[in-house]
Amino acid sequence: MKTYDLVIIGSGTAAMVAAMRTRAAGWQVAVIDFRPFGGTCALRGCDPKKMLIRGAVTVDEAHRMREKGVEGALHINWPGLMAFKRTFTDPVPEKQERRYAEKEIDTYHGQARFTGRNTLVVNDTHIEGRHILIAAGAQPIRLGIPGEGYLADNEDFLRLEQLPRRIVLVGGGYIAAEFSHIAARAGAEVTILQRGARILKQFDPELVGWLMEKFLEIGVDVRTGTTVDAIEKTGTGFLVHTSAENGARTFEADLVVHASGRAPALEALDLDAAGIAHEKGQLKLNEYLQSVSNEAIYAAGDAAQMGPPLTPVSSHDAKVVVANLLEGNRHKPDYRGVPSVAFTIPPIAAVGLSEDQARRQGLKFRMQSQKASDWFTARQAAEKIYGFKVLVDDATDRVLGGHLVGPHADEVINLFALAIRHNLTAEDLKTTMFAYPTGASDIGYML
Ligand SMILES: Cc1cc2nc3c(=O)[nH]c(=O)nc-3n(C[C@H](O)[C@H](O)[C@H](O)COP(=O)(O)OP(=O)(O)OC[C@H]3O[C@@H](n4cnc5c(N)ncnc54)[C@H](O)[C@@H]3O)c2cc1C
Ligand SMILES: NC(=O)c1ccc[n+]([C@@H]2O[C@H](COP(=O)([O-])OP(=O)(O)OC[C@H]3O[C@@H](n4cnc5c(N)ncnc54)[C@H](O)[C@@H]3O)[C@@H](O)[C@H]2O)c1
Repeated sequence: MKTYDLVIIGSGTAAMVAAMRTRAAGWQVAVIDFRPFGGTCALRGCDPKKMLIRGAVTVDEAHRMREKGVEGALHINWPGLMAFKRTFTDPVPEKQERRYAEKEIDTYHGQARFTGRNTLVVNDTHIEGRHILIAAGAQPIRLGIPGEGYLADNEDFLRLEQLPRRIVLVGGGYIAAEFSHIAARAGAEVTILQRGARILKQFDPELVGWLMEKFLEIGVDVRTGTTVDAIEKTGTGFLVHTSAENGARTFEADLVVHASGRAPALEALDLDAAGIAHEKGQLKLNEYLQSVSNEAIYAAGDAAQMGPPLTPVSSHDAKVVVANLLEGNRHKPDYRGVPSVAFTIPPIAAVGLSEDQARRQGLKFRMQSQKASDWFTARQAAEKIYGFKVLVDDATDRVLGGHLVGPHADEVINLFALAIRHNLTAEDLKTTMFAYPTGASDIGYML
């Protein structure tokens, strides 16, 4: 049996960071994945999605500038946009494997399954790790409804060669918001079926309310308070059966997409064989991202779900785990000021505390919030949706939370993240000179 200092399950963001850093310290390292190497973000998530959004943004921009000096209708050629996406995604697995090979990190292809406290089997090969890092990511949650198997997932959507005419998204979070904007701008009829009272519940409700105008404008049919009970296959497509307060309803679709949340991908691992404690589909970890019941085991990223399931968090977790492996358990993850963006058109963004969280914590703060459609940033982009909510602590003048919707929200949110993570005050931000006219040059007026 081959023995390593560190065996990593998964080949995504967390895995790459952990593998490179431990190898640089002279450790013998192995990385395992049953899918092509690269992980969710690069192959099935953030990056391919952003390539498709670029096409949708271009069409949206041309649409907004109509009768403002820009003429002619643009449209998306779906196979062409997909080919553009593949120029990024196709080379990823080979590039990653080459990087691992160059560093003499061993790679294994197959499902990893524990056979003992620090041993695994991949296909028929048994390997041992002085330490093992679970960086197995997340997978769509099971809905437990009839016809669930007909659901397409994010991977299926992001590699569609033809765009179906009628698309139903089950759930109303990040994936539904982003995929609906892509598909609607590419010409599909899109319906979002969300069980909760509103969509994008990770973002400020008022700002989401302003953004809803855009869903309406591009023809996305958003049904809140609607639970999907079953999916039925017909000769030509699918029937999506739902229930809501005002009764049952059926939606016809050519494609039904899972957008109902993701949970750690732990089922295939046989955690019990290694004595790794878990509860309700979550690993039980201590503050050092180590298993509470097996000290050889650590976890990071979406598999750990100690912080929000986002790429920068996976990378941060991996750095924390490596520091603990190399220096002993001294480092804890720090999730203050993790920014998050839903890449709708325009985007919506958040960092730090929401208004509700700040109130529940009993903090004394001042808040500025405004729909700012008449500000220059909105007008030069011919975009009506622009607004913000910023929370500043009364006692310290520190920024507690930043919430933005509209042009440049996805970039400007990073300045609020910088302020929160490094304890900058509102005065610090106000007295910074930002280039004009940019999204950032509005910050002084938001505080
Ligand atoms: C559609 C979509 C869009 C997203 N967009 C964004 C975004 O814009 N910004 C952002 O910050 N985050 C985004 N995310 C979230 C982000 O992709 C994840 O948080 C991040 O990729 C998680 O990285 P990870 O290293 O923890 O796991 P992953 O990158 O998921 O890697 C885990 C790997 O482990 C493998 N694996 C699982 N089980 C086993 C096993 N038993 N044996 C061997 N291998 C196994 C899997 O095949 C997978 O490749 C998005 C997610 C999705 C689904
Ligand atoms: N831009 C980004 O950062 C980005 C983009 C996409 C995905 N992601 C990550 O991927 C994860 C998964 O995304 P997601 O959009 O699937 O999940 P999500 O958690 O953002 O949203 C899921 C939504 O589906 C609803 N829902 C659950 N079951 C339902 C049902 N049976 N019927 C109707 N609605 C139902 C929930 O109430 C929830 O609002 C996110 O948590 C996020 O961390 C991030």
